Amino acid sequence: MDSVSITGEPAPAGPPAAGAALFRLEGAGYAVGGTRILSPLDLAIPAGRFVALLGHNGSGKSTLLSMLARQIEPSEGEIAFAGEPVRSYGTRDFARRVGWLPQHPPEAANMTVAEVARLGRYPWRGAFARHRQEDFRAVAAALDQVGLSHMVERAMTSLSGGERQRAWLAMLLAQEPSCLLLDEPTAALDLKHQIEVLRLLRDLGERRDLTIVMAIHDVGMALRFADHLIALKHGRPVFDGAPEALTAPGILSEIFDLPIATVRPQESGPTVVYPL
Ligand SMILES: Nc1ncnc2c1ncn2[C@@H]1O[C@H](COP(=O)(O)OP(=O)(O)OP(=O)(O)O)[C@@H](O)[C@H]1O
Repeated sequence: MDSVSITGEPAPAGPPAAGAALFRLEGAGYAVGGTRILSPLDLAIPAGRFVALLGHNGSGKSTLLSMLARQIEPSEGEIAFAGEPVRSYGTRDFARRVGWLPQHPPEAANMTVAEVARLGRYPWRGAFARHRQEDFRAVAAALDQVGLSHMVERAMTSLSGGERQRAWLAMLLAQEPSCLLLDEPTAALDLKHQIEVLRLLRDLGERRDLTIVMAIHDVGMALRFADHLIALKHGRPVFDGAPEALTAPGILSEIFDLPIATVRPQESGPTVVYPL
């Protein structure tokens, strides 16, 4: 007999082995109102990796993430998650596996930091069920990990942009999915918090075997923290590979239409990326 999840839907196969495709796009593209935004893509997102999505403004990063998160449907082609079409998953089942943080999360007026973090437990508990001990534990751990434990009762509207972004990250961590789709999660953060959040994501990824796909503009940070990079240009993939390969002469210049050089001041230190 086929296994059935507690939502009553057929339970899809378990997560693929590290490095195998977690998401697989086959000719998946997106167009709206006659405007082509993503060309039909054949792309694999490797399981268990920290993937940075690079590209200039308007290259299609958010559109790709939205398709992976099932916020929009591809206009053509297929997307599979763990070997099954993404649309075959029930809403709660998918949310337990995949967490999505959009570029501009809602304002969450009238909500406190703790209430936002607790939203992450809905896929597990439903919106109205009483929270169990594991829910409180997951929410408290998430708030601690993003450094907001001291302001749990603060209204979201009273927070700075970076604090708000970290509250939404706490929601996602409390959700405990096996894959995080993050659209510029460090955009509003100061340098210290950028490093802290990226370290946290990398450590969580390693400890919990998470797959993380993150759109990011800072190429230096992507090279430092991600272990797989995908770059888009005008809605097409122009790079898909390891960080070392991205620094080969000419590649970054081609992606960003700008002469760019990289240098590594210390052998084991981060790579510095600079326009010429
Ligand atoms: N609904 C829509 N209607 C028309 N154009 C759209 C729509 N959604 C996205 N676009 C266009 O598609 C292109 C890709 O947008 P997308 O937000 O995916 O880019 P991005 O790489 O995430 O950009 P950024 O780095 O600026 O966030 C942009 O030119 C955008 O204006």
